[in-house]
Amino acid sequence: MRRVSRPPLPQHCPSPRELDDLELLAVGAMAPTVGFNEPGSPVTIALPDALASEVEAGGAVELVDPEGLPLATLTGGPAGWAVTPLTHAQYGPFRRLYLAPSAVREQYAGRTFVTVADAISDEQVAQLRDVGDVTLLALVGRGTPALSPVGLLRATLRIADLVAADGTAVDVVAVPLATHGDATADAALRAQVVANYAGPDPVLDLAPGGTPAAAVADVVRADRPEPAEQGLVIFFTGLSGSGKSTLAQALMDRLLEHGGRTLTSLDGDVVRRNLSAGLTFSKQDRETNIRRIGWVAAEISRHGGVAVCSPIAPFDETRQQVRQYVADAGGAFFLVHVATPLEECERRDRKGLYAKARRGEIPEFTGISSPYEEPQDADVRVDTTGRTIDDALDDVLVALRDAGYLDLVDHDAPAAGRVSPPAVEVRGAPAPSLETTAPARAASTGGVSILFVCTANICRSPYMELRASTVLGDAAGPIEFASAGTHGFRDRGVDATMADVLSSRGISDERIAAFRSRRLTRELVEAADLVLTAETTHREFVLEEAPGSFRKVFTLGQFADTASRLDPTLVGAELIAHAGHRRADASAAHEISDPFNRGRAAAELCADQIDGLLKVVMPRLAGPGRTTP
Ligand SMILES: Nc1ncnc2c1ncn2[C@@H]1O[C@H](COP(=O)(O)OS(=O)(=O)O)[C@@H](OP(=O)(O)O)[C@H]1O
Ligand SMILES: Nc1ncnc2c1ncn2[C@@H]1O[C@H](COP(=O)(O)OP(=O)(O)O)[C@@H](O)[C@H]1O
Repeated sequence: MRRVSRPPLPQHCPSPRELDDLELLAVGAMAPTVGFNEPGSPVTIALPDALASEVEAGGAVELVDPEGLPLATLTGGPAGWAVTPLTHAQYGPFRRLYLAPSAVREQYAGRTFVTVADAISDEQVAQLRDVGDVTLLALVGRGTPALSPVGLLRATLRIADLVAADGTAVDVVAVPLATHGDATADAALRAQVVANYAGPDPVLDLAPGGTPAAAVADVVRADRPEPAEQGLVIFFTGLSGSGKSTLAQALMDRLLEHGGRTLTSLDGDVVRRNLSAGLTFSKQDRETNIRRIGWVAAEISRHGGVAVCSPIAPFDETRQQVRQYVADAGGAFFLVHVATPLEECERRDRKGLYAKARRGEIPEFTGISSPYEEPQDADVRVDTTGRTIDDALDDVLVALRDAGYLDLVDHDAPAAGRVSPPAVEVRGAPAPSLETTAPARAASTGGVSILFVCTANICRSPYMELRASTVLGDAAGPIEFASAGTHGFRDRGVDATMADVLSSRGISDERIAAFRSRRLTRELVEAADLVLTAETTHREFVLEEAPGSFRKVFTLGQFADTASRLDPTLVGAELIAHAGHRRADASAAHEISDPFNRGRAAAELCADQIDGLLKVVMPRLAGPGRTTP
């Protein structure tokens, strides 16, 4: 008799944050929360549409770690998605410290429990010495600790040794408690998780920290290297013949002359002869090629090295992936857009490739028969047309220095090469005011109402709402702006860090103070002419609430992309109507990720990203009405 084998369950690898949540759910550390997506809980998981429907329809999905090891099955139910653990992660640094709450309660009964999310200071050490037997719960989940998870554990173990030296029992437990973008909900979750570990025993909060204790200074320093010691990926992108290899080579020479750093060159042509040998120039193979370069470069940065990459890298989404690889490896990513125009590259035609491409002898040639997506996130933009190599290189060196990474600027060089103002835009220099770029709004244009959406409506969407109205100044006229959150609490003010950023960008303190968060409702979606979300997941959420509204719901980046592809004379309501039928893909590059709890720099970056997109979108929404060409 033939055995009927059950088809394997569909698999899904959760995001790092979701994996942290899964680990806590699996050991009962979040009780009474026991599954994902329980009503009102910040502990959510986003599945691709097909898998989500599978779960909703009573099926199951297998959650796997990045290596493909099945961790748990996920099944649907009325009160959230239940998690059935299959196995626990077995390796990773300090795995032995990741204990289940039940084991902790048993092993450390009678102790005082103290949570730690940053390097402990000398004052806090003194406080710990007065407590008696203590168990330190190191909160190492995504977004929570001020150090890397390993750095926090290493530092906390050092402190445990220090305090334990005089006879007290001090132990460390790793708790992968992540943040979810809503301070209030996260505080409640934290209390819940800590209570599960502590059981009936007392929980003590340390006094706010100061400078890390001398005993952990080296751990902290290694964990947060000075920019001059941090791994660095310098990534040149641009058309063939734009000057990427030439500038990258000149930069390598400078770095070699300067000394002190380990260097690796990942030139486009060279990589294609070895690491990527055999790949074609199809979109898919180019993406593979760039991801390989990015992966290697990220590893180099992990070890504090400098990688200089110079492929064409025509797709924004792939460049963003590389940026993410590098960030995950703890490196810095510096993007140089070699923005020499096509005409000049074609005029140079150093390898005779453009002529061949024009004759149709090379298919899918970048700039001719295959697209090049201009980066909007370059740290420096250099057009090499009519300039010497040294002069063009100087722009890169100045930008690298100003960003705090490397000072290779030749201070003795004669100023001759620098008489003309460099054709360069440096990110971090004061952004051109949004207000000045908007065309005057014609009084005849009908007003539209725009709803911005993010998760908790305290960070990104309030920024969009408050900032959008200033983009056009008085010209905003009848455009109405509102915002809401898919999750999170009602009636909160703007997140403090984002409020500072808003204030520094000219939004009045009264307007910021007047803002109150609210939950997204179907009515809000229906009342809006256009709904712009921070991320794709928000767009999906809105569509679940109001499926009929799909033609007017975009991520902000997707709408900017769509608008710039449509006839520039289409504006206002007409633009929205056309965009609904001709939407661009929501590319990963356009996701505006959550800066919540990630500090000022992350909030500024997020604000820059939003400003860049609003600058594209708002003038088009306000536009002077359809002008006949
Ligand atoms: N179809 C097509 N399109 C673009 N370029 C082509 C193509 N076929 C061959 N070449 C040569 O390959 C070099 C680009 O390779 P890259 O690896 O940098 O390209 S990509 O990033 O994967 O898109 C590029 O080198 P550079 O001139 O140094 O950029 C070209 O010489
Ligand atoms: N200011 C400049 N910077 C870089 N390259 C320049 C400059 N002016 C002229 N060139 C020439 O442009 C060509 C650029 O080729 P290359 O560096 O191989 O480009 P890519 O790697 O982008 O294909 C070279 O022949 C180089 O000498």
